Amino acid sequence: MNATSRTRLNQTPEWAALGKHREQLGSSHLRQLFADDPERGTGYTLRVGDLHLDYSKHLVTDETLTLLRELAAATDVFGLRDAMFRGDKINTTEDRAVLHTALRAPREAVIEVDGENVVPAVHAVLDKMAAFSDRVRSGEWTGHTGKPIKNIVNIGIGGSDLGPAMAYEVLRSFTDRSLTFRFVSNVDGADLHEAVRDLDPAETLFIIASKTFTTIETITNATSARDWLLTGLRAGQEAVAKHFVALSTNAGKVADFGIDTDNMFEFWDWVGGRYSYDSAIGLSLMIAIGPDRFREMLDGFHLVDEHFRTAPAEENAPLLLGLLGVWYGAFFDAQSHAVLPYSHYLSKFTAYLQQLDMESNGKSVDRDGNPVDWQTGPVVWGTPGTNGQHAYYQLIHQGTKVIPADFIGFAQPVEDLLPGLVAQHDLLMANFFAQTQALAFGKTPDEVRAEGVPEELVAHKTFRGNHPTTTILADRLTPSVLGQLIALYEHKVFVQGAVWNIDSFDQWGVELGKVLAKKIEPVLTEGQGGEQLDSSTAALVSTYRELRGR
Ligand SMILES: O=P(O)(O)OC[C@H]1O[C@H](O)[C@H](O)[C@@H](O)[C@@H]1O
Repeated sequence: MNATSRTRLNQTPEWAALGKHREQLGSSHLRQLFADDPERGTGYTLRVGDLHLDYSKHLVTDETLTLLRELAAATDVFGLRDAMFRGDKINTTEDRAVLHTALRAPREAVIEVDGENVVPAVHAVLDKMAAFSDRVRSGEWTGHTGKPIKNIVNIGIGGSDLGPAMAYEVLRSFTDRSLTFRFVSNVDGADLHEAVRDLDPAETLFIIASKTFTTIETITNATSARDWLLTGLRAGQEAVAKHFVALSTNAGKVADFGIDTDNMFEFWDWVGGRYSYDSAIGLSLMIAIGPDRFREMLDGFHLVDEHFRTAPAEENAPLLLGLLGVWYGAFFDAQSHAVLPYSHYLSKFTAYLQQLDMESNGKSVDRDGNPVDWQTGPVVWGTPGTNGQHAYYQLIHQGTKVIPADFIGFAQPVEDLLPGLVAQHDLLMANFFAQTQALAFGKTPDEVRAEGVPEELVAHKTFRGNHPTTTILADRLTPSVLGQLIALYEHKVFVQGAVWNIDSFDQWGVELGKVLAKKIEPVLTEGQGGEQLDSSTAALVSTYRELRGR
């Protein structure tokens, strides 16, 4: 379906039918929906690979799900999906294919962009990464002074940082614990300072990760890292080759920086930054977990790609999760979406999803540039659930907002957990199950009274319930399961962008601030050009200069 020929989303009969259905649903309570259907808890579940997905605690009925699927059909979600997998240039504002799925395609697959099969190049880079990772892991790759590498510092930002940094944390129990990994992203010098202050430059490898190799934060940090290294080694430019490698699509800029392009690991413009950590951008992760584990992770991604590509609508997990988000945004005025993992290792998971989701779907014009008058991407937020319970869960339970939430947990603790700590896992998971139960069913005033609570406190101790949650449960956190989870979210985001008719693969909204920062920097340093600033910014800049003694 051509975007231009498309009926505006909120003028489709399917949208109207959902609106009417929402009115009929009124304030129906999950308590009632569960009472009406004793099979609901087992019926509203899906299995994708190793992921057990329970969506029974959502404010939906069979009819809601049917109507949502009809909306997906009317907006041709599967048509756009097929175009993405085929390599069509569905990122129209940048005229690019969107082929992160090719990064985890098997060697024998054929996926063409502009008539060329990209799969052999993907595997050639993976092989080059594997060979390099093995050399670093075995100690064969030595630094300028002949010492083996012990520390790996990834310098990148956005998609060139969040993915590897998140995945390194998630898979920590699979990492080579004799190596130290650090991730530097912020242009605040404190980030690099804290990352390198206790490291020996002779044993340190910098991985400069930047799709464009023009991102000011990354190039600034990379330049400072090079100075730190060369000063520490008392060496000249010749030492760079053994201590710097680049991950990029831009060989010219890599060479300009002084990195040998033999030490560059390539990827392509059809990989979006926030969809890139399974490309060369994952090199630090591959060094940490080893090439075999990295491949297991790619297989996990691929498993869910295949599920999304082939599963019928009724069983298609990314479709379902995407549509549930559309439902709450449009018809419950939900503004945000919480992701609450019950695993310490997933501490950076939600931060990663923030870029994936909010940079993809934080748009307010459709594919043709017309303003949308329906909600698009939610604010994604959350931290590991047990900590959240003692902080912001109060608002989810008793506040005034509708906050759909994903709960992610694992049946087994990680394998290398100290034996004395294994018993804590049941307590962790008891909380995991208790919270979705409390959120769904709450506690009625009568239940509170029955506990002998004085009348004046009953309202305060009542839990309205009816808060929608998805539970995702897997046996254990493995590289494959991580790949499955990320692909699930990638495709969920895709589904929502398709329904909302927005380009989920551009990010024009990040540009303005970059341009203005470039103009403001000389005002801060030289004091010139301040008169062109608005009065608020001019006054702030002048106060800053005063405080800096300028
Ligand atoms: O990888 P790079 O080219 O350095 O880009 C790093 C990041 O910065 C940009 O501003 C984009 O908003 C992100 O999508 C991107 O991941």
